[in-house]
Amino acid sequence: MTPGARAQAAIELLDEIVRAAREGGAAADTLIARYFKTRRYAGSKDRRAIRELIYRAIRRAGEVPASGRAALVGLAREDAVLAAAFDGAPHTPAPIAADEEGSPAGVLPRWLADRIDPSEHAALLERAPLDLRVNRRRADRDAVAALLPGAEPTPFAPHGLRLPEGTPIEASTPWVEGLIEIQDEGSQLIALAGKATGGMTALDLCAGAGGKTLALADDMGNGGRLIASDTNRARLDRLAPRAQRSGFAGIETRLLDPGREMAALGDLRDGCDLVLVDAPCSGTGTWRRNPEARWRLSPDRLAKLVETQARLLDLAADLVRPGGALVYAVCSLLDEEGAGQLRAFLGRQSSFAAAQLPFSAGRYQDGGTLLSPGHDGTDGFFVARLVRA
Ligand SMILES: C[S@@+](CC[C@H](N)C(=O)[O-])C[C@H]1O[C@@H](n2cnc3c(N)ncnc32)[C@H](O)[C@@H]1O
Repeated sequence: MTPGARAQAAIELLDEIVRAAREGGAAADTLIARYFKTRRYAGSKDRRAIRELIYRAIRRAGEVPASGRAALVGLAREDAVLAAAFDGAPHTPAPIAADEEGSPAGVLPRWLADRIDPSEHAALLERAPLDLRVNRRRADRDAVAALLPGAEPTPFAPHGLRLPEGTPIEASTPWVEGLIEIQDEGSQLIALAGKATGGMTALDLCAGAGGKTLALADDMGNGGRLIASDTNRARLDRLAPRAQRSGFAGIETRLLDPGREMAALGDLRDGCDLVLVDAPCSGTGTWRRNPEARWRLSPDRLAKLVETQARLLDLAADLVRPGGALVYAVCSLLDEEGAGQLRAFLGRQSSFAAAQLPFSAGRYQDGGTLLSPGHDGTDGFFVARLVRA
């Protein structure tokens, strides 16, 4: 494909991505994969180049662009080589008019501009490295590192390895043999905050596809009782094959009915040594992986998430046994989902107190810790460990 044809493809895809962001449609990665499935003429170099253009355009637009063309013209205003590809030949974009500015450059949507520490802004949109968690049931970190050229130990997580972004890990021996999971260092630290050990009864309340459940299972050495619950059946269904691949047997799963979660969890009331609440959230801490997610968040959506987090925290509090622990985490850098949410919880639940976390990363905030891309090189998370009297 010519540079112009690649630019045209990027515009078409950006149009779809913008529409999906406005209407709650599929994520950019899914739309890109679908687009290429029906366009076999695009070779692997074309696909890589188009993808690269799309993500550069997404990263530079804080507000949702007016159109795919506006997003790419904005980028072309800063890149003469790309601007030259708008040459108006067949299957290429029309030339850029002198007064056509394209979408403005920015990091954050305006309504969030002063809600995230400016020292984090640049790192929020950098490319994330590829972090792995070594499955101790199958291997140790040094042995796996020796199989992966360029792998470095993660600075804070004791079982993590870091590789450059884009390393094709799924073709590697450690991946094929189930020795590793792809998991950001921040997520590994959250599982570590559970201090899970064999013999415990542990519940991962918002388990999703079980990324942190598997880390807890590794800490528990396949012992004790581990329950993974979620309201999303498709995500929860992905846990069993992952657990099998990693050699973990016996993880229970429970599908929850939103708003009626206790109907499936009542037998665990006052019975868990550990409840992990990795709550649904704005995802502001993972924008470096999903930069278009910042076009999807709105004040209304944020308010609903904060309400759900508070409700799930109170529900989890009823499931922890006296002396047990609740770990609260959100992949967010916003106070209302993190330290603010924790302050409100501690105000409502006098039998819980914040306890120290078992790692040195992050910055202390009102009883919890904020991990961030700029400060710690991890995805952004707020995490707190709360012990019941
Ligand atoms: C941040 S994600 C969890 C990610 C997961 N723990 C992991 O490590 O991969 C939040 C999860 O909360 C789930 N969720 C949303 N509402 C819920 C509810 N009322 N009860 C339990 N889970 C809920 C979502 O389906 C989503 O999978």
